[in-house]
Amino acid sequence: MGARRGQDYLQRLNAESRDVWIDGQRVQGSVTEHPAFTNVTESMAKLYDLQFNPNLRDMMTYEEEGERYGTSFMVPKTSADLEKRRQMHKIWADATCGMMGRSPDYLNSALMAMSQAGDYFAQNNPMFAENIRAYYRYVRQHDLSLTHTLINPQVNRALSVSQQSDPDVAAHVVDKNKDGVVIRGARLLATQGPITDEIMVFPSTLLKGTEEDNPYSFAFAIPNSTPGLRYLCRETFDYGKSHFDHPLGSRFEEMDAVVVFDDVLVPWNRVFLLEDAKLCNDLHQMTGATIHMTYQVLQKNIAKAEFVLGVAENIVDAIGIGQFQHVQEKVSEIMLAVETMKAFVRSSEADASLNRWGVMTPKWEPLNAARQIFPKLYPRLVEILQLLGASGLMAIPSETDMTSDVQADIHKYLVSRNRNAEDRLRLFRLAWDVSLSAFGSRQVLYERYFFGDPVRMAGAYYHSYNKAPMVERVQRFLHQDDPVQVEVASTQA
Ligand SMILES: Cc1cc2nc3c(=O)[nH]c(=O)nc-3n(C[C@H](O)[C@H](O)[C@H](O)COP(=O)(O)OP(=O)(O)OC[C@H]3O[C@@H](n4cnc5c(N)ncnc54)[C@H](O)[C@@H]3O)c2cc1C
Ligand SMILES: O=C(O)Cc1ccc(O)c(O)c1
Repeated sequence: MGARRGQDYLQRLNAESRDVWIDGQRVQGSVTEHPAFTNVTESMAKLYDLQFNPNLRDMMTYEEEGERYGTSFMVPKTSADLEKRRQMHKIWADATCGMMGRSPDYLNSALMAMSQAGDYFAQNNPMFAENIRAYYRYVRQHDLSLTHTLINPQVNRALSVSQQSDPDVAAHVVDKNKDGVVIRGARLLATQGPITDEIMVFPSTLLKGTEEDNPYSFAFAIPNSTPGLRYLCRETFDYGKSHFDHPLGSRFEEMDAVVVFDDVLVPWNRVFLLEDAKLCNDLHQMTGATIHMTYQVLQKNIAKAEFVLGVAENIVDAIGIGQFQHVQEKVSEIMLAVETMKAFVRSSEADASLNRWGVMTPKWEPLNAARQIFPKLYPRLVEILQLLGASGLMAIPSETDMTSDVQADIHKYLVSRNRNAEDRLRLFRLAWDVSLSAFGSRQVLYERYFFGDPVRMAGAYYHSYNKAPMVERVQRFLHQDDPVQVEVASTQA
């Protein structure tokens, strides 16, 4: 089949039942018809449709052996391939204002990278190499959407997963039989879980296990319709309001869900790593998956920061605050975030090379730096919107007020310098949805945490960064009579 249309995505969701719980009830019928999911599934469908837009088709898809597939499955072999992947990521990210981190290309990128690293999985079991390759081909062939879950429940972080008082809480292996592996316990968190086709239950990219954690160490993927697999959703932040009232939440509300495995049977052909904490620890890094995911993440970051910049400058224009220096400085901060992200991408591409699996791979160091910085930048961008919008962010009656008995008040008092009341309301409701609504607050939490705890990410960054040349350079400076000579020599080297 190859690249699919939105209609195909929706039909597949409609055809498969899944165990999704929200607000005390199991979703009956298709998730596409539940108010928490209708709008976001429509948005996902629109992303798939972009693959058939005549102006974008060459960018969004590629051809292999007579079939057209989504570009996020394309194994990049050249810099041009990488550029094509980058453009595809940006098109999807722009389509969602950067507000859907889990557009399908995020996890497709991880799977693409892993599929080329069969030997890594073979170290655990020769069969696992073919399993990951076959899974990649299957997901690509049907253009499936994936979610993933990597983190054990937050019961007691002072203890490792195997030391928890109830060893049955975190997802773990309880049986292995001729049909597969049986998993019991829970994981968090699966963004988009209820509205994707399959779930990858993979090791953390960051948290390292020991041999005792082997029963909790695995990589596998199963359909979301698998018996015993259950999603426990938070409340939805799509409140069923119009696009006017809730411009982002009514379109891009990605659900987050706890995942429960109630003795779920994972068939052997879907197991990629099993009970080997060491191989699990290094999986994402050694296969290049983290790099290709981060490459996607940066396009989302650019799209998101550009969108916030547009919102900020519209506010500046609407209420006439552009002449104030501190306002210029604040908007400039957003511009710097955009340019910083772009520069990291450019730098990663300039130094791209084939990795050990023959995949053209952007340079990791700039991408890693970018993923350390953005969780700090994004909350500030949102703060800037609050500081610029001020009370205007609360002077936002709803769409229905515009046609109610108080419509005269609204059309008189809620105009801005160069906008009528309706246009001002549209703008400020958007700024509210980025910076203050439940949807907007979740975006901030998402950026802070989705790639892992920033504190431990910083620790890993500290340890992995090659600081030795700088330390030695200072040592030389301290012990030379004529440090200028040393500098010239080190520059030439
Ligand atoms: C909106 C959102 C979407 C997400 N989507 C997904 C998803 O799709 N798939 C997925 O797998 N995960 C997802 N996550 C989970 C994400 O990976 C985790 O939030 C992240 O890894 C941090 O883990 P935690 O939330 O369990 O925090 P914890 O590890 O419990 O940390 C809580 C606090 O304790 C501190 N702390 C805990 N342990 C230590 C330690 N050893 N040393 C120092 N400080 C420590 C942390 O710094 C932090 O301040 C999502 C998270 C969010 C917020
Ligand atoms: O690996 C971890 O520890 C955290 C992590 C990484 C990538 C993700 O997409 C994610 O949701 C969570």
